[in-house]
Amino acid sequence: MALPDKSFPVSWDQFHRDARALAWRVASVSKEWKAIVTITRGGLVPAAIVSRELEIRVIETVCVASYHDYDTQGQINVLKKISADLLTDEGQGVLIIDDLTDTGKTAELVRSMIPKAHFATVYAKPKGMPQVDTFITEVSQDTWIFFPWDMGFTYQEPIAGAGKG
Ligand SMILES: O=P(O)(O)OC[C@H]1O[C@H](OP(=O)(O)OP(=O)(O)O)[C@H](O)[C@@H]1O
Repeated sequence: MALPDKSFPVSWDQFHRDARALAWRVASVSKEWKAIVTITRGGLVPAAIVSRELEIRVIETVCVASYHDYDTQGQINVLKKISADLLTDEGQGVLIIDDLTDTGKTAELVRSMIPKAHFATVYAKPKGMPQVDTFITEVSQDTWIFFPWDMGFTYQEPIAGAGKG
């Protein structure tokens, strides 16, 4: 898979801080969220943090699998839909959580399922921004975000030696 030149590595500490900031932000929108719907898999970690902060105990998943390069979004398959219980009143009072909106295609699809829910992501790229109600940090479209759950400690070549045999 081709990766963009710019990278934005996020540590666990940074992610926790940003997800907590998202909790503060959505708490200012409403004090009475009925439930969280989290988009798997990237939404699971921020949903855990937001649910803890706001004491939301009803947590639902919408499970999607998509195949995409860094700047394009391919086909999205819905593996599990949202429970009918949460679709009454078109999802009014429900909070949707994801880690990132990138092209906005995932958000557009989930919004079509539950149109009155409030859509919140930790990070947002410009193409996806119109699809979300709340986000914390903007990241440029040509940047790849490295989330902490995808990372491991590896040796880093010294900058001076980069590219030498
Ligand atoms: O705005 P979009 O271009 O639709 O992209 C955003 C989606 O991409 C990521 O999920 P990913 O497809 O990497 O799946 P995963 O969370 O299961 O790893 C992220 O968690 C969003 O759900």
